[in-house]
Amino acid sequence: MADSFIKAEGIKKVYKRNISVLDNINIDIKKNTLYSIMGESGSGKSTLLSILGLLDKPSDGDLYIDGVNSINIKPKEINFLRMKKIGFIFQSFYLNNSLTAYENIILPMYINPQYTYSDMKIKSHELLELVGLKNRLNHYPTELSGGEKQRVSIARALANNPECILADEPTGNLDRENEKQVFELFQHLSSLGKSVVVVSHNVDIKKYSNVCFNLENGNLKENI
Ligand SMILES: Nc1ncnc2c1ncn2[C@@H]1O[C@H](COP(=O)(O)OP(=O)(O)OP(=O)(O)O)[C@@H](O)[C@H]1O
Repeated sequence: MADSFIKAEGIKKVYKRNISVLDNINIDIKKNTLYSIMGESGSGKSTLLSILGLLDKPSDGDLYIDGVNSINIKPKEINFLRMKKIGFIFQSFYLNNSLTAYENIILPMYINPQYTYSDMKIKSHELLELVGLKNRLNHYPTELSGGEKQRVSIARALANNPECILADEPTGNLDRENEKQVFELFQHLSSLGKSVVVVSHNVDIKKYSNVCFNLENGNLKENI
């Protein structure tokens, strides 16, 4: 059995004006595993991913990251935990257009005290190779295709060697061929030991996932 990395117990989220989005989320996210979360628009998928990734707090429940209950720890420690252990990927890439692919990837490494400059350079090159973009390192985002931009953002998410990757609708702006490449890359990352959680409207993600969930009425239901 793979190790647990994120464990959510009884997570609820109620937004202002009494909008209840998550009712009772229980999920055990293990290493070496690719999870998909599907569900209707507005069902709370992004809200759940933000909570699992420590970008937002639940209204109730416990959230353990690598055995640490994140609910009562200080904001500074939350930021450190997130930086060290979690990588995010979004539909709109959020690359810095004034930096090259290589510079976008090296940027998050500057806040990691474990890396020397030489480590950062080596790591950035390795990550560009992993995502198949060694020949694009000096290209700016405006000089890359949508699929290439998303692969740069995946490499950037891996910059600090996180144990978990959370991707919110990562192929929403991509064509089918690029979609396939991105899903295959996620599968490869999970085979390297990462926990990968993908929120998607695209049913094709099921083929690549080890565990598939639907978010309905604030609860996760596993598709078997
Ligand atoms: N900051 C907020 N304040 C109040 N309500 C919010 C807030 N953020 C999201 N919501 C509401 O929570 C619900 C869930 O939103 P969320 O973005 O998590 O859904 P989703 O499943 O990711 O949707 P989509 O598939 O359309 O991206 C929506 O009804 C939304 O209006």
